[in-house]
Parts: sequence; structure tokens; C-alpha cells
Amino acid sequence: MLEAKDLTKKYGNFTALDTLNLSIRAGDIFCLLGANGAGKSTTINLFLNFIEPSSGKAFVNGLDVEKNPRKTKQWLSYIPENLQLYQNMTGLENLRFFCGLQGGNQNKEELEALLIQSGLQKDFVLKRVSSYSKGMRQKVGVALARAKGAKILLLDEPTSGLDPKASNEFSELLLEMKEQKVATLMTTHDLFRAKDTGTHIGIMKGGVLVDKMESSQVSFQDLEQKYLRHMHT
Ligand SMILES: Nc1ncnc2c1ncn2[C@@H]1O[C@H](COP(=O)(O)OP(=O)(O)OP(=O)(O)O)[C@@H](O)[C@H]1O
Repeated sequence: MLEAKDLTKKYGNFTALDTLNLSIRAGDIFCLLGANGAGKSTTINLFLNFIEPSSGKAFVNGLDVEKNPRKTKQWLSYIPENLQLYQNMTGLENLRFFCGLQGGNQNKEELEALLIQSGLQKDFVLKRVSSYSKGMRQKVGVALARAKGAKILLLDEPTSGLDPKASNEFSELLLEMKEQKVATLMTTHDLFRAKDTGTHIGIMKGGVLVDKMESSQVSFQDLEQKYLRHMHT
């Protein structure tokens, strides 16, 4: 579970995130929308303890991330917009390497199965990552999250630049993980994906969470209108 309590980040006089209050439970997919510079990545970075809050707190499974950085990171998996993998290594070698860093000891067959379950085509498992599309690299990221058994996913614009099919495949993976009670926080500019995949949607503007809704309670048209109204006021 992820929780923000009055979470605030300031850079000098500038407030990047303003008293955010948010709760994301097991099985939730919370999609955070907002214009460039709205504070979405700042939110993710605070949960990851990459940056310190100016005030307020970020909690992972009830633990303050500032006070328990190692413990809380163990529960999280983070997939950034551009996942950095070793280009000269295969998907399988990358997965083995990064799982090793996480303390994992899966064998070759288990790692291969994780990649295939995460949607990577079998004939790419042993190909160098330099030949992968962005969608394929993201699937390695999902495999890594699965290998870790992470119950919380932090995703920063994971589908930006993916074609609709690849983006849809990524959504399918998120929905599978939702069934396994994974809690997901995903930033995105894709209103359609937010409505289609998210259980909850938040709209951020100027560091403030200006709107929050259950996606089942709004139509796509309503969401689009709400979003545009917030951006124009
Ligand atoms: N180290 C920093 N120093 C000063 N300002 C910063 C710093 N990091 C981020 N900001 C500012 O904080 C604000 C929020 O940035 P953030 O990256 O959270 O936006 P975002 O909603 O993720 O945007 P995008 O959609 O472009 O990724 C921006 O105005 C950004 O310029």
C-alpha cells in the first residue's frame, strides 16, 4: 500500500508538490495525469526516496520511506520511461544480472519463463537488447518486477512512445498484476489508457492533485472534459 500524507516538495520558493494526500491499496491501479511539470514524477521520486520531502510523509506498507529506505525499496519495483538495460546482453542475461542485484537466485528456466509470461516473444529471449523495441524493454522491466515478487509498482510514463498494440499489451500485464493484488501508481499523458486500465485516476496541476475519481464512475468523454477544464482554469 502507498500513502502520501500532506506530502510536499519545494525547490526554494517553488512548490513542485503541494500537500498531496493519497492512498493506493492492493489491487488499485492509480493513474496520475497532468501537464508537463505538474509534479507527477516528483510524487514517484518521493515514494522511491530518490528525493526528500520538504514536509509531509510518504509511506509504503505503513513505513515512512525516509526512515526505512531499504525496507520500503524491497517492496517496490520501479519502471521508468526509458528502462536502462545492457544493450550488448540478451534479455535473459539482463534479467539474470538485475535479479542477482536484488538477491534473486532464479535459474535459467525460471527467468526465461518470467520473460515469456511478461509477453516477450520466445525468440527474443536470447537476442541482444540492442535489437529490442521499447515495448520489449518494458517487458523485461515487468519480468524483473515479477521476479522480485514486488507488490507495489511505480511506473513513470511507461507507455509513452509505445504503439497502441504495445501499449495495450502493457495494460494487459498491469491488469494481470492487479489480479495478484499488486498496487500500482502510474504517471501517464494517455487519458485513454488511464480510463481503460486505471481503477482510479488523479489529475495534477501545478503540484496540486486537483481531481481524483474512480475510473468506473466516469466515461472517457467526462474524463477528457474534466481534464481539459482543469488545464484551462
Ligand atoms: N531538482 C529540481 N530543481 C528545481 N525544480 C525542479 C527540480 N526537479 C523538478 N523540478 C520542477 O518541479 C516541477 C515538477 O516536475 P515533475 O518532474 O514532477 O513534473 P511531471 O509532472 O512529472 O512532468 P512531465 O510530464 O514533464 O514528466 C517542474 O516544474 C520541474 O521543473
